[in-house]
Amino acid sequence: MAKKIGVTMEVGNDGVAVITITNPPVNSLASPIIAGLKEKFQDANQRNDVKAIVLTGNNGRFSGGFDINVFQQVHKTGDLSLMPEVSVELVCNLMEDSRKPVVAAVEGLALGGGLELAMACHARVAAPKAQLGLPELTLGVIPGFGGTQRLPRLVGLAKATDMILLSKSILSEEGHKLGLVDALVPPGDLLSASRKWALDIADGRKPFLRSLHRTDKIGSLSEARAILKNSRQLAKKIAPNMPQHHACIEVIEEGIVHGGYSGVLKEAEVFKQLVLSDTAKGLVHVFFAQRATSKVPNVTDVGLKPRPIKKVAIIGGGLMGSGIATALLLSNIRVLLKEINTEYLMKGIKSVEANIKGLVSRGKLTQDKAGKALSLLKGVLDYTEFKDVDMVIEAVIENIQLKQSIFKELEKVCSPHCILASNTSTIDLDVIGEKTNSKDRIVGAHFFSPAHLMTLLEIVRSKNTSAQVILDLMAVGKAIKKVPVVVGNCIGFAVNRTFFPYAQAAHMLTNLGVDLFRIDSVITSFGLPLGPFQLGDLAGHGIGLAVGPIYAKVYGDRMFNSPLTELLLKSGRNGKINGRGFYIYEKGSKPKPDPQVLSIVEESRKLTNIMPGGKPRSVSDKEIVEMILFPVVNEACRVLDEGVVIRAADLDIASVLGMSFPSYRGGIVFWADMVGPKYIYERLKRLSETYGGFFKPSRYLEERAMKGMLLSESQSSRSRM
Ligand SMILES: C[C@H](O)CC(=O)SCCNC(=O)CCNC(=O)[C@H](O)C(C)(C)COP(=O)(O)OP(=O)(O)OC[C@H]1O[C@@H](n2cnc3c(N)ncnc32)[C@H](O)[C@@H]1OP(=O)(O)O
Ligand SMILES: NC(=O)c1ccc[n+]([C@@H]2O[C@H](COP(=O)([O-])OP(=O)(O)OC[C@H]3O[C@@H](n4cnc5c(N)ncnc54)[C@H](O)[C@@H]3O)[C@@H](O)[C@H]2O)c1
Repeated sequence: MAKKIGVTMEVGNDGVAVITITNPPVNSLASPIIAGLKEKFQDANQRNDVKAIVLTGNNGRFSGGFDINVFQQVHKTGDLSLMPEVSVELVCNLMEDSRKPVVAAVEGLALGGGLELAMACHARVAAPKAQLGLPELTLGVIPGFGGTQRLPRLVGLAKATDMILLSKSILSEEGHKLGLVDALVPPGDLLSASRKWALDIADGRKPFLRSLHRTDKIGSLSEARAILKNSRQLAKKIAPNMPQHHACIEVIEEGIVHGGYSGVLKEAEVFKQLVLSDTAKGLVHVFFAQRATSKVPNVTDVGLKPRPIKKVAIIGGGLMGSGIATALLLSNIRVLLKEINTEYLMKGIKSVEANIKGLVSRGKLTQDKAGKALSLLKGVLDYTEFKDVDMVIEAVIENIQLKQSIFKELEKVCSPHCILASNTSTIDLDVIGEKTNSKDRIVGAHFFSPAHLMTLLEIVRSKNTSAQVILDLMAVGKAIKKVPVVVGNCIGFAVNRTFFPYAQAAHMLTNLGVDLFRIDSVITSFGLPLGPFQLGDLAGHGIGLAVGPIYAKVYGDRMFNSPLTELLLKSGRNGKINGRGFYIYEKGSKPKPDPQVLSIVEESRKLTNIMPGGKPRSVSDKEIVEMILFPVVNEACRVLDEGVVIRAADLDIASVLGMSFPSYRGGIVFWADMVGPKYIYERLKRLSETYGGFFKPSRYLEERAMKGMLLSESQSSRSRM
């Protein structure tokens, strides 16, 4: 059934016209809504029986802002004329400059263009807990309906720049204290209070305030310049590779120096330039890609309902088990934590406590909530209490026989409906469940470390996992504030498999004579938070060495055998875990490159002997990025080809949330499509002619390059799900 969308106007006997936006689920400002608003405001302004106007949104939500689908259409077509004229025509002329007072009745949320419409009204009445903010910068643009000008005039410049640059929303309670909200009333009184406020303005009992004309909260020019100087420093720190933060500050400054209307005009001009930027393309893609992950064919579209998961048992209280337990407890799920002996159990419980205390000390959790979460944790040493758990998550060491025996045991001790999940990072789920008759309820719940902070949850589905079990785990994932991405079963699953060439390529480059610290610095300038060597230190080189053979067994034709990890471990450098890897780690200070590691690198270079003519290879920064990330793209192509992910966008989200690939580049596949499959293919082909199979272009990449297709277009039918 098509959803009912539109703008309605009802004029009451009191002479108040109530204009209501209806566009479920968030009342986004799609083109027909904007056209409807223009028509109704024109009508209300002209009608003699209308004294005042109230603007509101249907179904408890004011508006989630401009329709982001339009950005996507503009990106696809390059046609800017798809963007309706709103800022001057509707917001300034028809609303703010209307001779009849307009009051916004805000409930639920007023975000982006939604808040901008509310700020153009002459007063705002809100229900409690309404979310107010201008998150446009997260989409690569700036507020475009006058928000850069009106928010500073309503809440002050320092607070406004903070809210806009950090895309931080506030609740209506705070908005009330700041002056953004004029009155806070219970939801049931919202419309009557707003009508009354509008009539009070019309009859001169309350002031007729036009936000854009206000100057009382801006301060002097020198004060404003000092705030904007700080904002520029903040922008440099938080968004070094993005244009919208600096552009937004310029636009705000224009309004401060030359007046609000001049600021509105500049805002519209800059907004249009930014809509077409690569950053906006990447971020808008990520917005929709993240939401698409909750649509899983044959799971979320077949009428199944998730079963309630109230009690979960975790086996293994090490690094991952304690992190997963923390995440569950914080969402009010009871946890049984099982370990092998009292010493390890106490260690596991202490880790959970430390995770929770860490959140309290960083102000992310109240003491009360911390106490409540910890009261839901129980440590055990056997399976006696497993009979009534809804789900088990196994997180013991990476050992096939151990995991197989645990799952065999679980089948006996748990109820037949209990979900049996494993947090394995490399072992085939079919192998883990081999000795059981419960293959339909065995599933991978691959969390990323630290599990209570990283948002990605790879849900690994074997050929036998039932749709109900996938749906249940997706629901748990969402309940504990993760982004679940359903992937197929293969060594490394989607993220680790796609990125296994990342460290390998870095090792190859180093063995070719390129300075390893330069490689890390080039990759961080590209936008990843850690370069491959620092990431290796963080994960631990012991793990690197242990998983190497597992990957070699299946992907051996495209591995670069570097002796560097082994040499590093031999010299007692395990990584961050023991304070020494490629970098030195000291408490309270940033990791420092360790020059002593260079002699180990020399030893490795002698063993591999791949430097052309024995001399270090000279490479540009661009070549470093390409030699490290193009092999990753190549593996992403194989992941797409084998149907390990449902859609290419899932791999984008997985790379952004699991590997911190820069979201403003849209994820690994989106970025590759922007660079161009043909270019990547040709570069890899040339590299493989010089350096061999590691760079050999995959069949999928070659096919798409030859046909001029994007990598994200039509996937293979060889689905693993
Ligand atoms: C000119 C202006 O200055 C420019 C702008 O206004 S740009 C837009 C600014 N607004 C935003 O960035 C808000 C974006 N939306 C959100 O943050 C969240 O969706 C929300 C907080 C509003 C609601 O969250 P939640 O209840 O969890 O629902 P969520 O799953 O995110 O969204 C529900 C649906 O609404 C869609 N939606 C949300 N906001 C939308 C928007 N502004 N435009 C189009 N669709 C939107 C989502 O895509 C999703 O669609 P789907 O069901 O088909 O996947
Ligand atoms: N470390 C990571 O970054 C990471 C990321 C994702 C997934 N994983 C996977 O998570 C799993 C656990 O990894 P980890 O890093 O937490 O390991 P870890 O060594 O820190 O913890 C494993 C814990 O399991 C306990 N254990 C072993 N046998 C047990 C049994 N029979 N019953 C109860 N407890 C038992 C051990 O005492 C130990 O405390 C592995 O499968 C690993 O591949 C690890």
